[in-house]
Amino acid sequence: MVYTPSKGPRTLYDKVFDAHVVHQDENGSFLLYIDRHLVHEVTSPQAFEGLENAGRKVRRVDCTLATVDHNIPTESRKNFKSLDTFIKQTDSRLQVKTLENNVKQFGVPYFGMSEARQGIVHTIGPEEGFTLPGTTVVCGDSHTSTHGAFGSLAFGIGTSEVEHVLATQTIIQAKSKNMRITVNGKLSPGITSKDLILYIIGLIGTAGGTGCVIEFAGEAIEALSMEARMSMCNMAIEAGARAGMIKPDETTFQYTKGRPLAPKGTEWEKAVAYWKTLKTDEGAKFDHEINIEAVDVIPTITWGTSPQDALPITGSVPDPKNVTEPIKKSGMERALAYMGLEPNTPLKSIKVDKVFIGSCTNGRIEDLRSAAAVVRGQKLASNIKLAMVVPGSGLVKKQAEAEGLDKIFQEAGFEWREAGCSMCLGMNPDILDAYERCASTSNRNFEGRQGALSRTHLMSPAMAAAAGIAGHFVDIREFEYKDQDQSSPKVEVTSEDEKELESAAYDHAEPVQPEDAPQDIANDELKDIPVKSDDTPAKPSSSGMKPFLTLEGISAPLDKANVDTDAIIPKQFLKTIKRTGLKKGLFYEWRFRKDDQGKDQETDFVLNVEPWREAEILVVTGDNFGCGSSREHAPWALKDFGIKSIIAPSYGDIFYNNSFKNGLLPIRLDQQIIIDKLIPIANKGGKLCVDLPNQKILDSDGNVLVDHFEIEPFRKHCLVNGLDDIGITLQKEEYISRYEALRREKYSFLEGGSKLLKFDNVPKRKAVTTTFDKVHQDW
Ligand SMILES: CC(C)[C@H](C(=O)O)[C@@H](O)C(=O)O
Ligand code: SF4
Repeated sequence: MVYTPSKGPRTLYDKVFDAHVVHQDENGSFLLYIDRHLVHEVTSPQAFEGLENAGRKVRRVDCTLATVDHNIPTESRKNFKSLDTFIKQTDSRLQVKTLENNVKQFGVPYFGMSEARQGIVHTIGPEEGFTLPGTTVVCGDSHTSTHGAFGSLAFGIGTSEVEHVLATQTIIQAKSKNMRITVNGKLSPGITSKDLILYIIGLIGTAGGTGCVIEFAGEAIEALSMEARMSMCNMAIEAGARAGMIKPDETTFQYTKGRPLAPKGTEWEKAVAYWKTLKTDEGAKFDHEINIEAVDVIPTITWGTSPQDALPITGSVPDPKNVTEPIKKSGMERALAYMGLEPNTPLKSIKVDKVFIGSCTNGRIEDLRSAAAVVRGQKLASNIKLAMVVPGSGLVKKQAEAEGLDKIFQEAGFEWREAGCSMCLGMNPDILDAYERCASTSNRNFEGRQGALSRTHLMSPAMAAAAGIAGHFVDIREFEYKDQDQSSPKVEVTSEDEKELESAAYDHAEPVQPEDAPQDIANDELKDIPVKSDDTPAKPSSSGMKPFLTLEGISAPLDKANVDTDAIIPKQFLKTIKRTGLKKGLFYEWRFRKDDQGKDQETDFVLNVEPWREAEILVVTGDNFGCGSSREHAPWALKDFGIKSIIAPSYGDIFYNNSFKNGLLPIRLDQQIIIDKLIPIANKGGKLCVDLPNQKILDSDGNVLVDHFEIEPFRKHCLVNGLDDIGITLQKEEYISRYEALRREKYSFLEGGSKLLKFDNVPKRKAVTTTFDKVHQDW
């Protein structure tokens, strides 16, 4: 069906979305073209395996860029010789080597460990100019929302979708709702975008943006640097949003200009003219509008185990006694026990064990500069066991060293590391020990996030640095900088890379006027292309999906809200290159406790108890099940355990998507209906019957409990028929090729992509296809 974009005023999101529609199905789902696909080692092995098994290739290697970040040690690479000697953890090494093999086999441009430009996937995309305004950007990683800072539509996807994008360069999407958060006025001195985004999440909650793309707007947002905008959009996912976006402006263009993959010469002018049209039209309709006064934001930190547990630093740990709502109250009690905190303790008095400055939220040069300004001339407090600074990329590290920031940190007692995800999620050797408390600039404070039983408090780089110096949390506005006149360091750009970027700036061509700017690819131009019938039987899914019709099974109750995917399957289980074998890891921290010998002992968690051990349906009372990380390991683990359907009031977007790709049915149902009708049965371990074709839920006697649940028609169609998305999309091949031809003409500045990168170590394409098993043997 030909999609006709609205003729009326449109939002920034509407415009970028419309410009990428390749096809719209009768049932309302869209096929979107993907301009930029970032790949890392954790979420790609199974996707490449699927490609290989189906004999498919990567459709657009020029639109794809891979790197390693999650698993790699951050210790000095001075003695780096090979992955075999450098990465000691066997499963981490396997994932990294699997990626290396895949990029060679499929010819994907790759920044490996011996490349100076390697880094966290969300740092290198913008840094290289791979991320460009107005593009669609995806990655098997929830923090892909970072790239929305450029006015691109950027979101995290699961591994099945990674495979889909690799094979087709498109993704199947539903249109999200539009939300605008306007921040009026100016932020007060010392207040950063991290404080602002924590404040916002504290206000709207981790489910506040569910189903929406958030546009951040207003004076305070426009005044932010690109780095700060990236931190904001990075954490849009923590507000439950599909994506965060900020309209591109002069700040965006200045940041982008001259980057290795940014368009040059007349192409740059053509691009800028187009990018200038990417702003919300006057009168465009938002489904939700939120207004914030910048002056209300003060330094903000988290106290609990969800990013929404954010408070002003002047506050105290909350008291569950003041909460009446039962799910909220028990959640708060659990968080306090986990965090080892007493109600009403002033936040500033809480002592810290470790400090982590880094991650895709706050590992950029501006972040390191603000932390270094705090640390300059000071020493770590004696109670700090470890403080580490981990630059987001090799280039950030080089730049910081050129400015002498490494020295400032080291003199104060901080460790200066190599680029990577590091302690943000501890898939590498950088982890917290049990009960250690960390002042962290990362984005997630979930239980076990930085190590089993670890305690994470999120904050800005300056606040984390100050906590290291004081030994406890500090209000940065009261912090005494040693070198007052240097507290906001003036930075001379000296590094070779920055010079290289400057000199790469093109010679100016005649500017193109906005009216000459390329318009959206008109969908009329995609008319009259034959599409093979959608009913052609497609191949079974590469994830082995069987048709889902009716399911009668034991139901298990779960009385929790905001169950994140880190809790569903903790990080240590992500190091697999397979989709199976994850049963043990499901809700691991809740299902197991270590005994004195360090052996796992089962807890009395519901899924460890008869008859729920055999449960096939999980009935959840709280909102936002599966929020957080994009790990498809979450539905894989549920499936491995035997769960085939989940019933909850609401879900994290990516988890919801990922479930369908694996034949797992997530049903959204009103919370009161769940509590009144389903929970009494689940509490007894009774059976429920989910009838997907008729969209009903019955009890085991055939009585109808829910006579209608909602499900998008396309998803139902795929589940009921066990269809392979990729097969369905490839039936639209002619639409995709035609879109690509139009794109080459209208958005010619997007051509070339990652193929234009210069590598220190050029990946050589392998002549012979190697299977994973063969690769294993080679190692
Ligand atoms: C490993 C990856 C799936 C995950 C994500 O999607 O966010 C990770 O980056 C994280 O931060 O938890
Ligand atoms: S959130 Fe942490 S683990 Fe995830 S990509 Fe960013 S730095 Fe890496």
